[in-house]
Amino acid sequence: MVFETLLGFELPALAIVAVALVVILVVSSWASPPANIPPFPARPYPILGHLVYLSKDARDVVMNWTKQTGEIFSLYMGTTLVVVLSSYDLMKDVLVKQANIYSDRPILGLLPVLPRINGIVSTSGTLWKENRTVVLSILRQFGMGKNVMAEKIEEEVHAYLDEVEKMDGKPADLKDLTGRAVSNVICSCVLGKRFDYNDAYYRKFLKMFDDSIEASSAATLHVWFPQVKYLPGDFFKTKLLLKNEDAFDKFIEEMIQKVDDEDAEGINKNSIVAHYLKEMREKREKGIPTEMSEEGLWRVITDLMTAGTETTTTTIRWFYIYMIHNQQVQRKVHEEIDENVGSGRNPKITDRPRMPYLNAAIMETQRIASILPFGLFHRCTEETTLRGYTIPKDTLIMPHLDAVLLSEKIWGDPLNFRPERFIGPQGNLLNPEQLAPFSMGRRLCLGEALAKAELFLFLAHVMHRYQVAPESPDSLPTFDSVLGISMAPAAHNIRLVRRDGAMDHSDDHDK
Ligand code: HEM
Repeated sequence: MVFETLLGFELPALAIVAVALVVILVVSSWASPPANIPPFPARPYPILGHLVYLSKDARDVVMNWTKQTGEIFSLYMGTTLVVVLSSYDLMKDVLVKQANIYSDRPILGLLPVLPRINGIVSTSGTLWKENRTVVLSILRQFGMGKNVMAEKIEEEVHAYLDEVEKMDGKPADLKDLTGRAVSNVICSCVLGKRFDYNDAYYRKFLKMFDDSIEASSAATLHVWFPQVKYLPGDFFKTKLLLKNEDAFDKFIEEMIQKVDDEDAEGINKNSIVAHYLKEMREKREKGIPTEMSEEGLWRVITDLMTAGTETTTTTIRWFYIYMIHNQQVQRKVHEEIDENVGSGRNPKITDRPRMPYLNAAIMETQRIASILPFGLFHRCTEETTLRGYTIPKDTLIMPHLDAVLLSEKIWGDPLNFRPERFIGPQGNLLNPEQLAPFSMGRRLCLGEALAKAELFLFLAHVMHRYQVAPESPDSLPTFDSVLGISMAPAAHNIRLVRRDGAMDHSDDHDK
């Protein structure tokens, strides 16, 4: 591989490589930008472009640029041109109305050298379409009739509550426990089974998953400067990333094999793995052209784990923080649950339409926390014009979701936590289309329905049974965030304190 070959270089040769890279970067950054592209909000620096401005408080910086420059502007991330979409109308025009040219993903950083990128998140074209369609249709089947999806989530919620109960109202950081529960829901959908939280195999899996995410975060420089992969040593974590990807893939392969073997006895028929393999084999047998493959399935699974675990966990954690800071909202949520569920049974997915206020509080958390402030990048597949500007082919498109979810024009008081904004005059739930934490268009989050069901069931159960309280009355959690896959709350402790009269779920799991 390229990396190993480079390791064998003598120092002068390395110096030549390094100098050559710098020269290439300088020359490419001096080339004048394409004509008539959207304006820059600030002058780009050589080589680093606008990354210099974004190294600190990127979220505030981009929001200020939106206020100064308007709904569309250009940035250079390193030497890569990115066009930022900073209003709801523009995002809709681009991602929905012109979806045919704005729905591909860019191939950034290390993606070209990764062994497999044939899943969903980073794929484009017919392979993306086929994988997405298959997984969506499986998830839809899970959500219909008997609602297998809700059953899987409820099973997990009970295991989660059993662990919370053991904490006995004492302060704890719920990050790991919530993450374990949420990723178990994905395991349950993907593999057809959940794991005990102490299962050694599951712990190993989570550890590898965390290592893989950590290595990707450590290797972010590759996104804008893929050239660093040619440098010797592993200062930019290239080799670590590839090693972890490889190990994780092997692990997933083993897991699939296990599920496939067990499924011969029909054990895991309600799993994405079983459905995917069945569909793939049927297509092959019938001679229907397909790009589905066993290896593609590994990547689909990794994509679902990556996209579905931290996002939902982070939203649940923000909800707890907002409940602590907004006691009157918490009181109303409790009242609504008491009225509609009472103390004689557990909440159910069918309670969802009867609980507009809890739904509104969840929606308001998704809006104000705006956990993916910059969305995911899209790629423009042909030269086109937008708002009178030229958008060159292959330009990266950044849906600036913060500009929608925190827009003064749309929400009036975007920085206030006010679930009432989603409650209509008759007490009904309003569903404004501008509430777009899952983005929009053809790349709309594939896990939206699953995430919404999870958020409702986890939070309805927790709120049914507990009061969300700070570690101590004078130590409220802050709104500080850390950037991982999403904007997650900084480490903090809270207490989940048993409400008077709340029923004991552990004795009554299937009521
Ligand atoms: C609160 C939780 C979640 C939020 C806020 C969220 C948000 C998003 C956003 C903003 C995108 C990018 C859409 C675009 O490119 O324009 C996305 C993509 C995606 N999400 Fe989610 N997501 C959540 C949960 C989930 C879950 C639970 C799953 C797994 C089942 C999931 C799977 C995916 C996948 C596979 C994609 C890529 C779709 C594609 O490229 O076609 N997400 N999500």
